[in-house]
Amino acid sequence: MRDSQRVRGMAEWRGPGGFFGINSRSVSGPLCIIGAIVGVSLLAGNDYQLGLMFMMGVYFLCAAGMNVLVGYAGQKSLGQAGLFAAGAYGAAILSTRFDWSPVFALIGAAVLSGLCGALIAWPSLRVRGPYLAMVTLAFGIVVEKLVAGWTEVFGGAQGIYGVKPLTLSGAPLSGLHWVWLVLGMGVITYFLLRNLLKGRFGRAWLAIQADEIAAACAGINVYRYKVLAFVIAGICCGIAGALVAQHGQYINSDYISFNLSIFILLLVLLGGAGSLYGPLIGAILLTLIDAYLARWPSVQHFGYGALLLFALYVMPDGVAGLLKRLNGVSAPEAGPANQLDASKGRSVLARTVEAISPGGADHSLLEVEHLGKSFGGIHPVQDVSFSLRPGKIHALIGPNGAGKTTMINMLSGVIPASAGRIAFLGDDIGRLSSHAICRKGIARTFQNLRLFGALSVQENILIGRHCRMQNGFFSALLGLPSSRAEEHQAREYTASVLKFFGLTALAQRPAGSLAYGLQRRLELARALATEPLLLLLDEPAAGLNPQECVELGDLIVMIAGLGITVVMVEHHMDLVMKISDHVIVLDHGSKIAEGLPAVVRADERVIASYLGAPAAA
Ligand SMILES: Nc1ncnc2c1ncn2[C@@H]1O[C@H](COP(=O)(O)OP(=O)(O)OP(=O)(O)O)[C@@H](O)[C@H]1O
Repeated sequence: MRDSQRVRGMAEWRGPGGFFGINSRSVSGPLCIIGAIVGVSLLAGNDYQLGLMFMMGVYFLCAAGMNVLVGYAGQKSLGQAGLFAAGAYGAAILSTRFDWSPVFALIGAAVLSGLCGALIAWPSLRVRGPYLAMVTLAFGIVVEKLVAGWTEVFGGAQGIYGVKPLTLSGAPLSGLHWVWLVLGMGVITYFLLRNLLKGRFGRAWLAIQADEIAAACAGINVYRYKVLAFVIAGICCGIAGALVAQHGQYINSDYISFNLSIFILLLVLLGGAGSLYGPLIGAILLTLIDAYLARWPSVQHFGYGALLLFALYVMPDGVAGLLKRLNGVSAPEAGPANQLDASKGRSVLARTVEAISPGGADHSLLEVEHLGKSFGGIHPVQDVSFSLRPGKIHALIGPNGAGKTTMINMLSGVIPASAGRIAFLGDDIGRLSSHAICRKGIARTFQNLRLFGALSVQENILIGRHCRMQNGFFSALLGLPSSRAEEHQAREYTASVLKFFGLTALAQRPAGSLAYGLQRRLELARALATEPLLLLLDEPAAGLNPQECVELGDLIVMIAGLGITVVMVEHHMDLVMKISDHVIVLDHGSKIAEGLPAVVRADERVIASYLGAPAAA
């Protein structure tokens, strides 16, 4: 998916609307399409045309679920035929062997395929990109072989006959009823997913797609969200499969093939991955193309392969992206960045910090005891201990390769320590993951910027609010008032942070399009939006010009003035000596000195290993 499209997709949010998050502007497009399909279905003259419309609805369900997984969460999946099969065979077996009613068989099939989704999500913790695609592909192939070869259970090529269809007043649904049923399910699916994708869940998936480490450090439970995306894709594909089995009252292994996985992927990519309309466009277009190409089975799969390549190379935004471009939708104009304006956002930020900051200045906020890290035979940090006083600016300095970033990575949970203990407010956080550490109140920035470059400035900061938002999955899915109120509050808080950092005029710009100095500022803003008690800054002045360095120093002092403790890894000694209250010096992984800046500057070991002797007058 192209960056600009994602940004625009997220920027479409228009504030609190009507019941269940539905407002007139947001429903007009889908309602037009639904009205057109209802109209056509009423005019449809024969079973073939009704069958085509039924398949459009079925493919839309598949595509809508896969869009969450592929378009938003960015997980490469090629196992969707397996999920479809889980639903189809689940419904078939439950209704024929266990005599379940069609409705319960449909629900059972959805649960089963959701579980299969969770199963294939498991490897996504360890493998990414093409490797994940291989794992999901293997799942699809295993299911394909299973349903074809285990004839006692799945019937092989003969299939399973007598699948109970859904009924109306005791009679099986007519062709028109099936169309209206899938249409109704499609509409419900669209609005439920829309609620989810427009709020913190959608942002979390986009953040994971952009950068998993940055997402975790912004408080997102990456694994949980990946599993959720796979389960949603599984349920949607499973319901689609179950409907096909119930509609035809039959399912066999011919349905379940690698081609089906590619076809479902194509629905998303051609329609427009990461777009709310994309799956609908993909379903309509590809059902018609599929029906047309069915006359020439020998070129059918060739046609899909060619379309897939076309979608990937020529139209990466899909048809939805193309339509938006033709409509002239572009990124909004932005004014210049403002100077930092503490008066604007300070009251909100300070109040929050006071509310969550326990203890007084005498307490130690963080205790590091005999901390060590080994990468095989390399020991970047060895037996380091120090403690941090709240509300102070602490600098962590030392020569290249001294272990400073490794220390920050351990404090923020990016890598586990090999030895020692980290206590934050008295709790051992050494075994916690990054998102849990962020939730506890430790935020960080990165030596090499890790912004979500395709998302807007505002969305980047909203992602920082993620860990302070409480609304659950079902409340977000249903667009309940509590969830919408919380989203509204998050946006208000974000507006305060934007003002504090002088970024209001740039709120809708893609983060990646900002000047380098502003990107550094934005990363700091995102970290501050998590309401940290401790802020870890890894070389915040790297790449800044002298004027920006001065501004950064003022900003850090301002942040510390809010009561937030700062640890700053930095090579700019002027900045360190000017604003730090306490300096810790590492060399070859060991602490060689700590204390007040003036004391450290005069320390002979520090002079010898890092600072060097001052030039003679
Ligand atoms: N994942 C890793 N595997 C192996 N060695 C690593 C790994 N990460 C860091 N190191 C090594 O650990 C040592 C310390 O690296 P680290 O990045 O912490 O240093 P630093 O003090 O931050 O340096 P700089 O100021 O240049 O950023 C280096 O020798 C580095 O090569």
